[in-house]
Amino acid sequence: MSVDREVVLGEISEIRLPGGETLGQADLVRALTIEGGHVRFVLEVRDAAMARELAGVEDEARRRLMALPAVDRVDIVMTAPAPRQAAPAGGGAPSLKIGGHPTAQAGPQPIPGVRNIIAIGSGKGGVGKSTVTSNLAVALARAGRKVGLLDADIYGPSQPRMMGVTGRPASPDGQRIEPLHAHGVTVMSIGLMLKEGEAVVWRGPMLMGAMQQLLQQVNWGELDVLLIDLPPGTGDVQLSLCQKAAVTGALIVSTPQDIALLDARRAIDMFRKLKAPVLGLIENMSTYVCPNCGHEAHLFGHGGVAAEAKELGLPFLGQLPLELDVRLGGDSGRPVALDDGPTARAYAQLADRLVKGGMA
Ligand SMILES: Nc1ncnc2c1ncn2[C@@H]1O[C@H](COP(=O)(O)OP(=O)(O)OP(=O)(O)O)[C@@H](O)[C@H]1O
Repeated sequence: MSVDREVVLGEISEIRLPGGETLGQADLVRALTIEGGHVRFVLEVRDAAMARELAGVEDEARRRLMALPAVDRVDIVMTAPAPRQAAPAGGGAPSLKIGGHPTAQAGPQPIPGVRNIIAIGSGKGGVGKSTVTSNLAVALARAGRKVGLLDADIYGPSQPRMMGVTGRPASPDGQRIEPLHAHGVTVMSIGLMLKEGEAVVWRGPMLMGAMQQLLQQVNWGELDVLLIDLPPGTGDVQLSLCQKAAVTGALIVSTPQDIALLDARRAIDMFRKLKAPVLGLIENMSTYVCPNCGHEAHLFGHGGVAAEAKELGLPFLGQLPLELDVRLGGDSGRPVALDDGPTARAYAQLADRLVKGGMA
């Protein structure tokens, strides 16, 4: 049995905001939907500061609704429109309203000129998803492919650092965004479009709007493949991407540890539900080879991801070693896949598999 819309509104409209008004008087509730016991709505606030002030209100609304017998889940999305950036005289920084609400779109769309879109996900943070994305992009570019890299890791965009790009991308006409270029790869990061801390209140519709703009308003040009570095986990960015773009498939990065694998399983499940085929699993931080004595150690276990791939009937695409140079390369903006060591060779093999499989 579904809870009544009026009951939901009645339950929350009397909650007091810090300024003294009630939630009902302030008229902040948007897009209320009720499906069975699942209540969802948007709280549209003025700006990030107001969103922070209303965190208690959000909690109180959730608490009150969860206390209703027919309600078993409450999702509240707090959004605040990002201020429009004024373009400096003579053009320059984009005046796009990154983080605005999405525009209507009929299902996932291809990106003109882009042949394949590959999402790179992980269940857990810190498993090396961004590192794998930047190195794979470079390895594919070295293999002669036209490669784009979109850093959609809104909570910790690291591609500017890892690829060594800085500066705000230009938008001469205020409409299209010109991406940056590094190591033969066309790069765009959500981090290059934000002021520090701006993304903290983004959820739901605003993330959807930001993703739509990054996919459709960036001049990606002709690409064999666009790699998309996702935030860890299973959230709104993944959902937005799969709803907005015709994703070729997803690669899942995991360490061999069980805990990472457990989380990776959740990510795999999510992509399946979003109808994005999982193209394969990659094991990062597999083997550590001591640079002094050549001894191989498996700090995070070994072979777990290959076994998991087998069990799930998914391709296992390769193992990437744990190596100090990988981190140093990531920190200095020069991915190690540009060199010729064992890790670069592992990335070249991974790139080769994707090219031969028609995915890149
Ligand atoms: N194979 C590796 N060898 C050595 N260091 C690595 C390796 N892979 C990743 N790292 C290091 O581990 C840290 C985390 O990597 P990275 O930022 O790529 O992870 P992530 O999964 O994208 O994390 P986040 O959750 O922040 O998105 C970085 O300092 C990176 O340089």
